[in-house]
Amino acid sequence: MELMQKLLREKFPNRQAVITEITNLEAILNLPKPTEHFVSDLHGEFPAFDHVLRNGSGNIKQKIIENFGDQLTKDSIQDFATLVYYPEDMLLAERQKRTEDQLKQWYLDTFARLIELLKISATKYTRSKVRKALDPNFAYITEELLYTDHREVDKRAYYNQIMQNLLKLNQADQFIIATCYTIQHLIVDHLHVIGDIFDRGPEPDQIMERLMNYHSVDIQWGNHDILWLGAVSGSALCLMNLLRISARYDNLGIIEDHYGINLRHLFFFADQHYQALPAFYPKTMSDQKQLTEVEKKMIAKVQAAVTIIQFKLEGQLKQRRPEWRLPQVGLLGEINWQNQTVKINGQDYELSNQCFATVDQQNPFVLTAEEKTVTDGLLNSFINSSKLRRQLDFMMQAGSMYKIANGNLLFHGCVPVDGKGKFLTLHSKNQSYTGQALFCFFEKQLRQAYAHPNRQNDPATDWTWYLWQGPLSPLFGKHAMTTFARYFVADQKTHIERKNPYFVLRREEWFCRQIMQEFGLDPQTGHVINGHTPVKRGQEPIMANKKMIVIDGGFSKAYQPTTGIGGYTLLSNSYGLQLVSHHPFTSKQDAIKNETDIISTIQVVNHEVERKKVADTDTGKQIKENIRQLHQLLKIYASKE
Ligand SMILES: O=P(O)(O)OC[C@H]1O[C@](O)(COP(=O)(O)O)[C@@H](O)[C@@H]1O
Ligand SMILES: [Mn+2]
Repeated sequence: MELMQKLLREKFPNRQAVITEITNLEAILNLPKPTEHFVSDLHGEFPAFDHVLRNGSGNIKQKIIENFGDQLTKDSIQDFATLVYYPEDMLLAERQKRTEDQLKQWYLDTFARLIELLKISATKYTRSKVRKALDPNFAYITEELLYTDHREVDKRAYYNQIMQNLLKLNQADQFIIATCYTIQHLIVDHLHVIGDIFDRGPEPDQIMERLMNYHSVDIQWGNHDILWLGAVSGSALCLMNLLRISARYDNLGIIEDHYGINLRHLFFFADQHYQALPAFYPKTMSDQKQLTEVEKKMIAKVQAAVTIIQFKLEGQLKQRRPEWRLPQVGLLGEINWQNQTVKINGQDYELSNQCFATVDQQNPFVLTAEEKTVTDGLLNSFINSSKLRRQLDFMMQAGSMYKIANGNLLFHGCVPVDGKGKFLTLHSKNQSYTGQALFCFFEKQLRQAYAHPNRQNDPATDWTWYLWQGPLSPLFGKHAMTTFARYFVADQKTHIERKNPYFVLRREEWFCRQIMQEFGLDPQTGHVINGHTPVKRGQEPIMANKKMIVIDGGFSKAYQPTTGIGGYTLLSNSYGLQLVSHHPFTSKQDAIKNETDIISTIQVVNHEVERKKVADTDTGKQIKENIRQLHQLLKIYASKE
């Protein structure tokens, strides 16, 4: 407190300065609550994610319709919206469509409209916040345009004059581009990413770069993100899972080309020791580049090689942590080599695949010397990849296991519970953890593991892997991961992964209220917002009398056949919550050429009786606290007068 007062005194050295600041802050409290945007399960699908960011999940179009709906045709609205999303590409296209004179007219009209839209987007913010969103090259003239009050007639002439000048100076395009990006920026104040940026899709690194350059973002880690965080924290087991999934979805290129990690030794090792079994062929999406048979075979060998290393390391972990009682882990040790069967839950099943050439039947969990060299080398490269480290540092800094934001509770998966909804307990070192404490326990472990990549088989690093597939992991939420059985046993019974009862109970209001209470939220006004489970065709994303919203964005192409749509995102503005459903995204070219928004419907989840203000938000609380302290300072100044 003392320090705070001292800092305040330095910043506001006299009575007048304090009064000005209080007035300013009071004004901010009365502004409408800025818009929050929620997305989830991006799974490496950069262009689709980028598209949703550019159109603010339909928010830009909505603003255009509200404000220009009676002046513009449907086509012109769409043209204008697409210009705001993709200004560079649309400018090129517009230029080609017109004669010189028509083009000049187009620039003048567009310019006036853009300034109007910018004004509308900026109304919720203070001048200083708007200034920060402006391109410095055009900040002065934009502020002039935004805040100078002209009569209608004068305004047109004034705009025209500025535009003529920009055209003459060859700056018109740059100005339009800058203004479109400022509108994109202002239309959403803050972004929440509810996990799973990595795996399955081809460009997680691009997503990370986009997030790192985004003006305001937080991330709730997903189980797939954990594999990458775990790998750079020194978990060979996370690394092998990550490589296995990358091979399975034909994404090894990310590791080599985008993160500069050499996989030559792994390929060489796999080629020497493995056959290409169909179970390990990569799953490719129809729009991915087609692989040749030779390429598929090579990737299948790599997937098999890392899968076996994964199962050996799982066996070692099971021996290291017997108290974790991990179901379906360590099954390499349950193989009856003579009968060619494996024991799962006390029952023997025939092995349907064979690729155990590197497994020593007496010591099935021991890595061969070559496997060890490959594993150590790769782990070292992951730990030392500077690009990966930079991106994951950001993920650690902006990320957490859960987040409470403006009265809502955000986390990726679940709170593990029993069938009656009682929180399950995890025991570690004579301590027990349930509910919120369980989330904090895991967050602490991950932060510790991440800070010490050279400690590799320590509890913190093992707990990090546990987050990927442990039965009490809030990010996983199933009784077991049946990967071994899925590769090696034909009987589908063994493939079943039972979901935690949470996923059924979350449809009930009392249960969601209990969760919010556990995390200290007001269940009357709050919501729980989850990702992780794709909302399948016919399922409702809004549950429990609107207390629970599941927004797996459906970005992952692998899941689109089961969801039937592109997925859901969420907007929270001063009027309430809106759930936006998306059509599957095809490509940026398609979005520009056919001017598709991919928004199918916008559904109101709740409508605030009274429009929410900044005063009602987390920022508002902070501001009120600042005002309180400034009043104290005022008293001190008054007492000295
Ligand atoms: O479809 P695939 O590639 O076999 O993946 C299935 C595996 O992925 C998981 O569903 C985990 O990934 P998600 O969290 O994305 O669902 C496992 O539970 C399951 O064993
Ligand atoms: Mn997930």
